[in-house]
Amino acid sequence: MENVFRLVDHEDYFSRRCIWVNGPVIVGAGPSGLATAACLRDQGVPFMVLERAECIASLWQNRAYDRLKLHLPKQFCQLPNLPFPQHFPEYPSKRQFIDYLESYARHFDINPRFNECVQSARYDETSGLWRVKTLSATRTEVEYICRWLVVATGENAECVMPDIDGLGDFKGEVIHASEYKSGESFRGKKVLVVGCGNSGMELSLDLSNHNASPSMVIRSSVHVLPREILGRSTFELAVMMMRWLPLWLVDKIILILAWLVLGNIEKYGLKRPSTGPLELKNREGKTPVLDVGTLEKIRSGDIKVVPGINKFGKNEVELVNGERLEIDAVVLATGYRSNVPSWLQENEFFSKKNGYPKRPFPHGWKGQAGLYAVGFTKRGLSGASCDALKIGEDIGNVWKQETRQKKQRTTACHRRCISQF
Ligand SMILES: Cc1cc2nc3c(=O)[nH]c(=O)nc-3n(C[C@H](O)[C@H](O)[C@H](O)COP(=O)(O)OP(=O)(O)OC[C@H]3O[C@@H](n4cnc5c(N)ncnc54)[C@H](O)[C@@H]3O)c2cc1C
Ligand SMILES: NC(=O)C1=CN([C@@H]2O[C@H](COP(=O)(O)OP(=O)(O)OC[C@H]3O[C@@H](n4cnc5c(N)ncnc54)[C@H](OP(=O)(O)O)[C@@H]3O)[C@@H](O)[C@H]2O)C=CC1
Ligand SMILES: O=C(O)C(=O)Cc1c[nH]c2ccccc12
Repeated sequence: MENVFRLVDHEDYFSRRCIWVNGPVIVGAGPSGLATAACLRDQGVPFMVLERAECIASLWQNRAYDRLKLHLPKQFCQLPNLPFPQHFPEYPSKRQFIDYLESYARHFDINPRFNECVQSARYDETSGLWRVKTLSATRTEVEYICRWLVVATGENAECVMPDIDGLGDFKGEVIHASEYKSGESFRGKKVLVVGCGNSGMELSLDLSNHNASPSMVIRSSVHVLPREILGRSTFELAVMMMRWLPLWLVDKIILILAWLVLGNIEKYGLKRPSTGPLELKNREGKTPVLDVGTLEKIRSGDIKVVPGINKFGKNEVELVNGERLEIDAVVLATGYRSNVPSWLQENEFFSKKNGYPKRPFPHGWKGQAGLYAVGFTKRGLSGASCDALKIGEDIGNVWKQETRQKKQRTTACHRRCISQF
């Protein structure tokens, strides 16, 4: 049965569809939204998921390159209450991860409303309810009314497009990393990859594998770590050490091990930040690069490392060191940002500046008046699972308590009715 009642909104001059949702509204059907929905299902709480795209996990299905694999071992990436299939490799591919998410949604009977982009959400003090307005692909406006609002739009909701001098005059193709699928269409081309996070590094590798000539811009500094050390995942080693040792010490050990495996990488233009990799991830959300082959290509000269950009010309780029490079295309691997400030009308819980909850992990999952956030932990999928479990339990407790009270009231009422006969 559908979890809605239709109402007519009398506030406006025209009649707009207005839907009462019995249970929470979850905005976003990525891994975070799905995980929360599954945890609510587990607690017997009905919900509704609103998704702007036409499918679940749109970041993975529509905005990720072909060669993408999970970077962390599978045990850190599975969502609550349904493990990855046994036959999945240590680092599942994009396809496998999407298949898993599709089966996850089926298993927990999660059926999002697709093509519904949330335009605004505000808490109505008078009624004590959230009013969530969406615009569909057919430009129909709908207002959802609910007691709980779960924000699951993610850390990667919008692309960061840098405003670099002359970029508008550049005559070649300019795309963001989220639009890049494969190096096939860049064969033989000189491509400038702007940015050296995990995206920039892997796209440069993919371009090189397709016989393009990538130059990768490193304007500041970056931590590159081997994905594995002596056959063990670096991330797993770090997690294990963090149980016993302080973060700064784990960082020191990881950096020594990285140096033993990778050698001195500064001579290739890969300057390390002064803050350690895990502390930097914790403090600023900057993810260390887990190397999957790019370093070797940098060492061999197949991938060129260049400093920051001064400006673009029609078919060239001028770097901060004055060097000019002739280029055919630009891939902006310049990262992503949250879009929460553009639609959530609220100042207490979410920061207007960066669109993340103001309180860092593990305190950033619950706000006031039935507001929740999932997947803004700067800790990838495992952080999202952590939030989802807490939200499920929190709403589940209130739901069960109220259902019990309602049942008691109904039973009492029945008894009174019966005793009157
Ligand atoms: C290329 C890439 C690879 C990654 N690999 C890993 C990895 O291996 N391991 C790991 O732990 N983490 C990884 N991450 C981190 C990543 O953040 C998570 O994997 C994961 O996708 C986050 O899930 P999410 O649901 O929070 O966000 P998303 O997957 O971005 O999902 C959010 C959803 O909300 C929808 N949405 C946004 N705004 C609105 C709106 N206004 N109205 C309605 N719907 C809206 C979006 O369309 C989207 O479907 C990776 C990130 C990227 C970019
Ligand atoms: N397989 C996997 O698991 C993968 C995971 N990911 C994850 O997705 C998330 C996003 O990664 P990613 O897309 O790499 O984004 P990041 O935010 O990690 O990196 C953005 C990069 O762009 C640079 N940059 C931004 N603006 C400019 C500019 N104007 N000029 C030059 N450089 C610029 C930044 O430099 P600076 O540091 O100086 O600001 C930084 O190097 C991360 O969490 C990452 O780990 C991504 C790809 C693969
Ligand atoms: O958040 C990401 O983008 C990831 O790729 C996963 C991730 C979470 N925490 C980390 C710490 C070190 C390296 C990768 C990750």
